[in-house]
Amino acid sequence: SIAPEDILRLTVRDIPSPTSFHPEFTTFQFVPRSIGTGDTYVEASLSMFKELGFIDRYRLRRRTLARFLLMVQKGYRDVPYHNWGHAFSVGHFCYLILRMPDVVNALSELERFSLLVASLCHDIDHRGTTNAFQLQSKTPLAQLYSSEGSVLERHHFAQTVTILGMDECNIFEQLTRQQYQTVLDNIREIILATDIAAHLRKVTRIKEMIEEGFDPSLPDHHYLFMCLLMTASDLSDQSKDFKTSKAIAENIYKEFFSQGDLEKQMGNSPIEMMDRERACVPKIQLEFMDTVALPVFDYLSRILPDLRTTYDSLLTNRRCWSALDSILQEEGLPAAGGLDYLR
Ligand SMILES: Cc1nc2ccc(C(=O)NCC(C)C)cc2n2c(-c3cc(OC(C)(C)C)ccc3Cl)nnc12
Ligand SMILES: [Mg+2]
Ligand SMILES: [Zn+2]
Repeated sequence: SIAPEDILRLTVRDIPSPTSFHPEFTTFQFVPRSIGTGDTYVEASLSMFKELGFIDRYRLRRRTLARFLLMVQKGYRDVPYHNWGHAFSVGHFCYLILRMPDVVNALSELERFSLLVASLCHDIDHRGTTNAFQLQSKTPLAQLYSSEGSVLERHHFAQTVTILGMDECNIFEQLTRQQYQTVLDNIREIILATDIAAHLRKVTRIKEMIEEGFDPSLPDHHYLFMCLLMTASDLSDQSKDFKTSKAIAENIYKEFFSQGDLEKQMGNSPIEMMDRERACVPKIQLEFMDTVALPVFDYLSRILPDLRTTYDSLLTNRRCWSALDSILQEEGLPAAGGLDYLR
């Protein structure tokens, strides 16, 4: 349960405006984790719902929204990357996109509402290990969801539904039955879209949508556009200054290398990316940016030209990783050996 004083603190005081957390809060280069700790992220999330007009439009009770957000925060584990700080930074980027006039015109209010909720919930109860690890190790989650695939993402969605079913946490309680069904369908599709394998299978259709030109009258374009917004938000740390992007990447490798250590203890040999003895972080980053991250922000900025600056930031970061890769090679530093040489 949630401490009553937490609820009181969140609902009695007026919800502050987004820029009260930081004057730069509404810019794309802002680093959302910098506003403080997990509790501040809850308050800032309240403020994002308010500023996007969802509290008024959907008559959200502040107490219910506060309880929901506190349960979402509690739903995340204390792992190096896939924690509440990641969820909040993804939610923040999604919020910045949702307030863009082009997006307000392209998507329905219910789709925008679904996106903000899904972005904050999309990794709930993540264990810091991959879908492949769930399947290989036959974890309880794999027992539950292996036949459908996207094991972790189905669990993130299941956890979201569970929180909505908790006492006074159902922020959708006053929606019509039809709206409720639509929001939950949207949230499930959006969270499932954050499975990297599912994303890679969708890229061809996203490219076709770009070539045809986004057509708001096509339901499939709405679906692909929501998935693209979500994956870009999930990758948004890589669109910040290099110091931030590198520090966040290091947290991802802390999870990857811990998984590799675990696999070795279990008698399995980890893939190179997860093996602290073999992985060359700059090279993995260059490949990930070229095959996954840069294309996502390229497609996004073709639909939303104002986001071209975020694509440029990724390009700058790619150059930094490339420079780092060359320096490490010249100095003959261990091509493997975890992250310490990145200091
Ligand atoms: C900085 C950064 N480096 C990464 C390096 C490698 C990989 C990885 O999984 N490689 C496996 C092969 C098959 C590609 C992911 C990385 N990654 C992610 C990420 C994105 C995800 O899914 C979406 C958002 C749908 C793409 C899901 C999970 C994660 Cl951790 N976020 N930031 C990063
Ligand atoms: Mg995920
Ligand atoms: Zn994520």
